[in-house]
Amino acid sequence: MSKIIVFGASGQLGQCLKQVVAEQQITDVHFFSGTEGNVLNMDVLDEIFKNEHPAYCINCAAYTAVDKAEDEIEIARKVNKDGAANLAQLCKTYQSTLIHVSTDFVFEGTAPYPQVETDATNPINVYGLTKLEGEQAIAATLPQHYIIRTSWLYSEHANNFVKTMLRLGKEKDELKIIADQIGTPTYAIDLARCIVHLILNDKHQYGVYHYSNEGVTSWYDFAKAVFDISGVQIRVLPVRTSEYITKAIRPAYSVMDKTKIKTMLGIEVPYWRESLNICITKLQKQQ
Ligand SMILES: NC(=O)C1=CN([C@@H]2O[C@H](COP(=O)(O)OP(=O)(O)OC[C@H]3O[C@@H](n4cnc5c(N)ncnc54)[C@H](OP(=O)(O)O)[C@@H]3O)[C@@H](O)[C@H]2O)C=CC1
Ligand SMILES: Cc1cn([C@H]2C[C@H](O)[C@@H](COP(=O)(O)OP(=O)(O)O[C@H]3O[C@@H](C)C(=O)[C@@H](O)[C@H]3O)O2)c(=O)[nH]c1=O
Repeated sequence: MSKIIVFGASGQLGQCLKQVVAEQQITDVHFFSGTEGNVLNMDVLDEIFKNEHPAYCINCAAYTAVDKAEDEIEIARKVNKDGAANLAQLCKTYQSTLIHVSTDFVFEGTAPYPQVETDATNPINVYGLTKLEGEQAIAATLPQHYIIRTSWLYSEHANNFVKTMLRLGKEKDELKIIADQIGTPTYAIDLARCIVHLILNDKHQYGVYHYSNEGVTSWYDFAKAVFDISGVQIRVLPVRTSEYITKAIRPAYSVMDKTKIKTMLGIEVPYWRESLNICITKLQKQQ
Protein backbone atom coordinates (compact mmCIF):
# COMPACT_ATOMS: atom_id res chain seq x y z
CA MET A 1 0.00 0.00 0.00
CA SER A 2 1.34 3.44 -0.93
CA LYS A 3 1.96 5.95 1.78
CA ILE A 4 -0.77 8.56 2.03
CA ILE A 5 -0.79 11.84 3.94
CA VAL A 6 -3.97 13.78 4.68
CA PHE A 7 -4.24 17.50 5.56
CA GLY A 8 -7.32 19.03 7.22
CA ALA A 9 -7.74 15.79 9.18
CA SER A 10 -9.99 17.21 11.91
CA GLY A 11 -12.56 18.53 9.44
CA GLN A 12 -15.61 16.67 8.20
CA LEU A 13 -14.04 14.89 5.21
CA GLY A 14 -10.78 14.28 7.08
CA GLN A 15 -12.66 12.44 9.83
CA CYS A 16 -14.64 10.43 7.27
CA LEU A 17 -11.39 9.42 5.55
CA LYS A 18 -10.06 8.26 8.92
CA GLN A 19 -13.17 6.11 9.39
CA VAL A 20 -13.01 4.61 5.88
CA VAL A 21 -9.28 3.87 6.09
CA ALA A 22 -9.85 2.11 9.43
CA GLU A 23 -12.83 0.13 8.04
CA GLN A 24 -10.77 -1.03 5.07
CA GLN A 25 -7.75 -1.75 7.27
CA ILE A 26 -5.50 0.44 5.16
CA THR A 27 -2.29 1.19 7.01
CA ASP A 28 0.42 3.70 6.26
CA VAL A 29 -1.91 6.69 6.18
CA HIS A 30 -0.83 9.71 8.23
CA PHE A 31 -3.36 12.38 9.20
CA PHE A 32 -2.47 15.98 10.01
CA SER A 33 -4.88 18.42 11.65
CA GLY A 34 -4.64 22.17 11.09
CA THR A 35 -2.29 22.56 14.05
CA GLU A 36 -0.10 19.60 13.06
CA GLY A 37 0.04 20.49 9.36
CA ASN A 38 -0.77 24.10 8.62
CA VAL A 39 -0.96 24.25 4.82
CA LEU A 40 0.32 27.84 4.97
CA ASN A 41 3.56 26.92 6.71
CA MET A 42 6.03 25.72 4.06
CA ASP A 43 8.70 24.78 6.63
CA VAL A 44 6.31 22.47 8.48
CA LEU A 45 4.98 21.02 5.22
CA ASP A 46 8.45 20.43 3.83
CA GLU A 47 9.43 18.57 7.00
CA ILE A 48 6.32 16.37 6.68
CA PHE A 49 7.01 15.58 3.02
CA LYS A 50 10.71 14.95 3.76
CA ASN A 51 9.82 12.47 6.52
CA GLU A 52 6.92 10.76 4.77
CA HIS A 53 7.83 10.76 1.08
CA PRO A 54 4.13 10.09 0.36
CA ALA A 55 2.86 8.57 -2.85
CA TYR A 56 -0.42 10.49 -2.30
CA CYS A 57 -1.32 13.72 -0.54
CA ILE A 58 -5.02 14.32 0.12
CA ASN A 59 -5.97 17.94 0.77
CA CYS A 60 -9.10 18.23 2.94
CA ALA A 61 -7.92 21.54 4.43
CA ALA A 62 -10.09 24.48 3.43
CA TYR A 63 -11.78 27.67 4.53
CA THR A 64 -15.43 26.58 4.24
CA ALA A 65 -17.43 29.33 6.00
CA VAL A 66 -19.29 30.53 2.90
CA ASP A 67 -20.93 33.65 4.39
CA LYS A 68 -17.97 34.65 6.58
CA ALA A 69 -15.64 34.42 3.57
CA GLU A 70 -17.36 37.49 2.10
CA ASP A 71 -15.76 39.54 4.92
CA GLU A 72 -12.56 37.50 5.21
CA ILE A 73 -11.38 37.25 1.62
CA GLU A 74 -7.69 37.33 2.54
CA ILE A 75 -7.75 34.40 4.92
CA ALA A 76 -10.12 32.44 2.65
CA ARG A 77 -7.76 33.02 -0.28
CA LYS A 78 -4.71 32.07 1.77
CA VAL A 79 -6.14 28.70 2.79
CA ASN A 80 -8.04 27.83 -0.39
CA LYS A 81 -5.55 29.14 -2.95
CA ASP A 82 -2.11 29.47 -1.31
CA GLY A 83 -2.57 26.31 0.78
CA ALA A 84 -3.44 24.31 -2.34
CA ALA A 85 -0.51 25.89 -4.22
CA ASN A 86 1.91 24.99 -1.40
CA LEU A 87 0.84 21.36 -1.44
CA ALA A 88 1.09 21.23 -5.25
CA GLN A 89 4.62 22.62 -5.06
CA LEU A 90 5.71 20.01 -2.51
CA CYS A 91 3.99 17.19 -4.41
CA LYS A 92 6.01 18.26 -7.44
CA THR A 93 9.28 18.26 -5.46
CA TYR A 94 8.61 14.91 -3.79
CA GLN A 95 6.88 13.28 -6.80
CA SER A 96 3.61 12.71 -4.98
CA THR A 97 0.12 12.69 -6.48
CA LEU A 98 -2.17 15.39 -5.07
CA ILE A 99 -5.84 14.64 -4.48
CA HIS A 100 -7.54 17.96 -3.86
CA VAL A 101 -11.21 18.56 -3.03
CA SER A 102 -13.12 21.43 -4.60
CA THR A 103 -16.72 22.55 -4.88
CA ASP A 104 -19.82 22.99 -7.03
CA PHE A 105 -19.63 26.67 -5.98
CA VAL A 106 -17.03 27.25 -8.74
CA PHE A 107 -20.06 27.37 -11.06
CA GLU A 108 -22.36 30.33 -11.51
CA GLY A 109 -25.39 28.08 -11.28
CA THR A 110 -27.33 29.41 -14.25
CA ALA A 111 -26.95 26.44 -16.64
CA PRO A 112 -30.17 24.39 -16.75
CA TYR A 113 -28.32 21.04 -16.97
CA PRO A 114 -25.80 19.09 -14.84
CA GLN A 115 -22.34 20.61 -15.19
CA VAL A 116 -19.51 18.60 -16.74
CA GLU A 117 -15.89 19.14 -15.78
CA THR A 118 -15.10 21.18 -18.89
CA ASP A 119 -18.00 23.61 -18.47
CA ALA A 120 -17.07 27.23 -17.87
CA THR A 121 -16.62 28.21 -14.25
CA ASN A 122 -17.79 31.55 -12.89
CA PRO A 123 -17.98 31.68 -9.11
CA ILE A 124 -20.45 34.10 -7.58
CA ASN A 125 -19.10 34.24 -4.04
CA VAL A 126 -15.70 34.63 -2.36
CA TYR A 127 -15.53 31.01 -1.19
CA GLY A 128 -16.19 29.72 -4.73
CA LEU A 129 -13.69 32.17 -6.21
CA THR A 130 -10.90 31.20 -3.82
CA LYS A 131 -11.61 27.48 -4.36
CA LEU A 132 -11.35 28.04 -8.14
CA GLU A 133 -8.06 29.89 -7.64
CA GLY A 134 -6.82 26.87 -5.68
CA GLU A 135 -7.76 24.57 -8.57
CA GLN A 136 -5.96 26.85 -11.03
CA ALA A 137 -2.83 27.05 -8.86
CA ILE A 138 -2.65 23.24 -8.73
CA ALA A 139 -3.20 22.82 -12.48
CA ALA A 140 -0.46 25.37 -13.20
CA THR A 141 2.09 23.59 -10.99
CA LEU A 142 1.50 19.86 -10.92
CA PRO A 143 0.35 17.51 -13.71
CA GLN A 144 -0.09 14.61 -11.21
CA HIS A 145 -3.29 15.86 -9.61
CA TYR A 146 -6.88 14.84 -9.14
CA ILE A 147 -9.26 17.69 -8.33
CA ILE A 148 -12.57 16.29 -7.12
CA ARG A 149 -15.42 18.80 -7.03
CA THR A 150 -18.17 17.81 -4.64
CA SER A 151 -21.32 19.47 -3.29
CA TRP A 152 -23.47 19.85 -0.16
CA LEU A 153 -21.26 17.60 2.02
CA TYR A 154 -22.70 16.20 5.23
CA SER A 155 -21.89 13.41 7.69
CA GLU A 156 -21.95 12.55 11.39
CA HIS A 157 -18.80 14.66 11.78
CA ALA A 158 -18.14 18.42 12.18
CA ASN A 159 -20.67 21.03 11.05
CA ASN A 160 -23.02 20.55 8.13
CA PHE A 161 -26.59 21.23 6.94
CA VAL A 162 -28.01 17.92 8.24
CA LYS A 163 -26.69 18.50 11.76
CA THR A 164 -27.86 22.13 11.64
CA MET A 165 -31.38 20.96 10.71
CA LEU A 166 -31.43 18.37 13.52
CA ARG A 167 -30.32 21.04 16.01
CA LEU A 168 -32.87 23.60 14.77
CA GLY A 169 -35.53 20.88 14.82
CA LYS A 170 -35.09 20.70 18.60
CA GLU A 171 -35.06 24.48 19.09
CA LYS A 172 -37.84 25.72 16.77
CA ASP A 173 -41.41 24.96 15.74
CA GLU A 174 -41.06 26.32 12.25
CA LEU A 175 -38.25 26.77 9.71
CA LYS A 176 -38.03 28.66 6.44
CA ILE A 177 -35.82 26.88 3.94
CA ILE A 178 -34.79 28.01 0.45
CA ALA A 179 -36.53 25.92 -2.20
CA ASP A 180 -35.13 27.52 -5.37
CA GLN A 181 -31.50 26.49 -4.95
CA ILE A 182 -31.02 23.09 -6.54
CA GLY A 183 -28.08 20.73 -6.12
CA THR A 184 -27.09 17.31 -4.83
CA PRO A 185 -26.16 16.35 -1.27
CA THR A 186 -23.07 14.19 -0.75
CA TYR A 187 -22.52 11.90 2.22
CA ALA A 188 -18.85 12.56 3.05
CA ILE A 189 -18.34 8.86 3.82
CA ASP A 190 -19.30 8.03 0.20
CA LEU A 191 -16.82 10.63 -1.04
CA ALA A 192 -14.11 9.28 1.28
CA ARG A 193 -14.73 5.75 -0.10
CA CYS A 194 -14.47 7.12 -3.63
CA ILE A 195 -11.14 8.81 -2.86
CA VAL A 196 -9.72 5.62 -1.32
CA HIS A 197 -11.01 3.61 -4.32
CA LEU A 198 -9.28 6.06 -6.66
CA ILE A 199 -5.96 5.57 -4.87
CA LEU A 200 -6.27 1.79 -4.82
CA ASN A 201 -7.18 1.73 -8.52
CA ASP A 202 -5.16 4.67 -9.80
CA LYS A 203 -5.38 4.87 -13.61
CA HIS A 204 -3.16 7.98 -13.71
CA GLN A 205 -5.90 9.78 -15.64
CA TYR A 206 -5.23 13.06 -13.88
CA GLY A 207 -7.51 16.10 -13.98
CA VAL A 208 -10.82 17.44 -12.69
CA TYR A 209 -13.67 15.12 -11.64
CA HIS A 210 -17.16 15.63 -10.24
CA TYR A 211 -18.49 13.52 -7.37
CA SER A 212 -21.76 13.89 -5.45
CA ASN A 213 -24.47 11.42 -4.52
CA GLU A 214 -27.03 10.53 -7.22
CA GLY A 215 -30.18 12.58 -7.67
CA VAL A 216 -31.19 16.21 -7.47
CA THR A 217 -32.95 18.17 -4.73
CA SER A 218 -33.43 21.60 -3.17
CA TRP A 219 -32.32 22.68 0.31
CA TYR A 220 -36.03 22.65 1.23
CA ASP A 221 -36.55 19.05 0.09
CA PHE A 222 -33.25 18.07 1.72
CA ALA A 223 -34.43 19.53 5.04
CA LYS A 224 -37.83 17.82 4.68
CA ALA A 225 -36.06 14.49 4.11
CA VAL A 226 -33.90 15.03 7.23
CA PHE A 227 -37.03 15.57 9.35
CA ASP A 228 -39.02 12.74 7.71
CA ILE A 229 -36.23 10.20 8.22
CA SER A 230 -35.46 11.31 11.77
CA GLY A 231 -39.13 11.50 12.77
CA VAL A 232 -38.94 15.14 13.87
CA GLN A 233 -42.24 17.02 13.80
CA ILE A 234 -41.66 20.57 12.55
CA ARG A 235 -43.30 22.96 10.09
CA VAL A 236 -40.96 23.56 7.15
CA LEU A 237 -41.87 26.42 4.83
CA PRO A 238 -40.37 26.63 1.33
CA VAL A 239 -39.08 30.13 0.57
CA ARG A 240 -37.39 31.88 -2.34
CA THR A 241 -33.72 32.89 -2.13
CA SER A 242 -34.91 36.52 -1.99
CA GLU A 243 -36.87 35.73 1.19
CA TYR A 244 -33.88 34.27 3.12
CA ILE A 245 -31.08 36.81 3.09
CA THR A 246 -27.50 35.56 3.42
CA LYS A 247 -24.21 37.43 3.11
CA ALA A 248 -22.97 35.25 0.24
CA ILE A 249 -25.02 34.53 -2.85
CA ARG A 250 -25.21 30.88 -3.80
CA PRO A 251 -25.68 29.14 -7.18
CA ALA A 252 -29.32 28.52 -8.14
CA TYR A 253 -28.55 25.23 -9.92
CA SER A 254 -25.24 23.49 -9.22
CA VAL A 255 -25.95 19.85 -10.06
CA MET A 256 -22.83 18.12 -11.40
CA ASP A 257 -22.54 15.35 -13.98
CA LYS A 258 -20.54 12.41 -12.54
CA THR A 259 -20.10 10.34 -15.71
CA LYS A 260 -16.34 10.95 -15.88
CA ILE A 261 -15.47 9.59 -12.42
CA LYS A 262 -18.01 6.74 -12.64
CA THR A 263 -16.50 5.65 -15.96
CA MET A 264 -12.89 5.93 -14.79
CA LEU A 265 -13.46 3.99 -11.56
CA GLY A 266 -16.31 1.71 -12.62
CA ILE A 267 -18.26 2.69 -9.51
CA GLU A 268 -21.93 3.05 -8.68
CA VAL A 269 -22.84 6.11 -6.68
CA PRO A 270 -25.44 5.87 -3.87
CA TYR A 271 -28.72 7.82 -4.20
CA TRP A 272 -28.68 10.84 -1.89
CA ARG A 273 -31.71 9.82 0.17
CA GLU A 274 -30.37 6.32 0.83
CA SER A 275 -27.08 7.75 2.12
CA LEU A 276 -28.99 10.30 4.21
CA ASN A 277 -30.87 7.40 5.80
CA ILE A 278 -27.59 5.74 6.77
CA CYS A 279 -26.15 8.95 8.22
CA ILE A 280 -29.24 9.76 10.29
CA THR A 281 -29.43 6.20 11.62
CA LYS A 282 -25.82 6.56 12.78
CA LEU A 283 -26.50 9.97 14.33
CA GLN A 284 -29.50 8.57 16.22
CA LYS A 285 -27.40 5.67 17.57
CA GLN A 286 -24.88 8.20 18.93
CA GLN A 287 -27.56 9.98 21.00
N1 LIG B 1 -18.64 21.23 3.53
C1 LIG B 1 -19.23 21.23 2.33
O1 LIG B 1 -20.47 21.31 2.20
C2 LIG B 1 -18.40 21.11 1.10
C3 LIG B 1 -17.03 21.07 1.16
N2 LIG B 1 -16.30 21.00 -0.01
C4 LIG B 1 -14.85 20.93 0.06
O2 LIG B 1 -14.54 19.68 0.66
C5 LIG B 1 -13.33 19.79 1.42
C6 LIG B 1 -13.57 19.28 2.83
O3 LIG B 1 -14.58 20.06 3.44
P1 LIG B 1 -15.08 19.80 4.92
O4 LIG B 1 -14.38 18.62 5.48
O5 LIG B 1 -16.55 19.82 4.92
O6 LIG B 1 -14.55 21.11 5.63
P2 LIG B 1 -14.37 21.43 7.18
O7 LIG B 1 -14.58 22.89 7.31
O8 LIG B 1 -15.14 20.48 8.01
O9 LIG B 1 -12.83 21.09 7.42
C7 LIG B 1 -11.82 21.87 6.88
C8 LIG B 1 -10.59 21.66 7.72
O10 LIG B 1 -9.55 22.48 7.17
C9 LIG B 1 -8.71 22.79 8.21
N3 LIG B 1 -7.90 23.97 7.95
C10 LIG B 1 -8.30 25.26 7.86
N4 LIG B 1 -7.24 26.06 7.63
C11 LIG B 1 -6.15 25.25 7.60
C12 LIG B 1 -4.77 25.45 7.42
N5 LIG B 1 -4.28 26.69 7.24
N6 LIG B 1 -3.95 24.39 7.42
C13 LIG B 1 -4.43 23.15 7.61
N7 LIG B 1 -5.72 22.87 7.81
C14 LIG B 1 -6.57 23.92 7.81
C15 LIG B 1 -9.58 23.03 9.42
O11 LIG B 1 -8.80 22.66 10.52
P3 LIG B 1 -9.08 23.19 12.00
O12 LIG B 1 -10.33 22.50 12.40
O13 LIG B 1 -7.87 22.73 12.73
O14 LIG B 1 -9.21 24.68 11.84
C16 LIG B 1 -10.74 22.07 9.18
O15 LIG B 1 -10.63 20.94 10.01
C17 LIG B 1 -12.93 21.27 1.34
O16 LIG B 1 -11.97 21.41 0.31
C18 LIG B 1 -14.20 21.98 0.94
O17 LIG B 1 -13.94 23.16 0.23
C19 LIG B 1 -16.88 20.95 -1.24
C20 LIG B 1 -18.25 20.99 -1.34
C21 LIG B 1 -19.12 21.02 -0.19
C1 LIG C 1 -29.94 27.22 8.26
C2 LIG C 1 -30.75 27.57 7.04
C3 LIG C 1 -30.14 27.60 5.79
N1 LIG C 1 -30.88 27.90 4.69
C4 LIG C 1 -30.24 27.89 3.38
C5 LIG C 1 -29.07 28.85 3.21
C6 LIG C 1 -28.29 28.19 2.08
O1 LIG C 1 -28.82 28.62 0.85
C7 LIG C 1 -28.57 26.71 2.27
C8 LIG C 1 -27.41 25.92 2.88
O2 LIG C 1 -26.91 26.64 3.95
P1 LIG C 1 -25.58 26.26 4.71
O3 LIG C 1 -24.99 27.53 5.19
O4 LIG C 1 -25.85 25.16 5.66
O5 LIG C 1 -24.68 25.60 3.60
P2 LIG C 1 -23.54 26.25 2.71
O6 LIG C 1 -22.45 26.64 3.59
O7 LIG C 1 -24.05 27.22 1.76
O8 LIG C 1 -23.16 24.92 1.92
C9 LIG C 1 -22.13 24.98 0.98
O9 LIG C 1 -20.91 24.82 1.68
C10 LIG C 1 -19.77 24.93 0.86
C11 LIG C 1 -18.57 24.70 1.76
C12 LIG C 1 -19.84 24.14 -0.37
O10 LIG C 1 -18.81 23.84 -0.97
C13 LIG C 1 -21.17 23.91 -1.02
O11 LIG C 1 -21.19 22.74 -1.82
C14 LIG C 1 -22.31 23.86 -0.02
O12 LIG C 1 -22.33 22.64 0.69
O13 LIG C 1 -29.70 26.61 3.14
C15 LIG C 1 -32.24 28.18 4.80
O14 LIG C 1 -32.90 28.46 3.78
N2 LIG C 1 -32.84 28.16 6.02
C16 LIG C 1 -32.15 27.87 7.15
O15 LIG C 1 -32.74 27.86 8.27
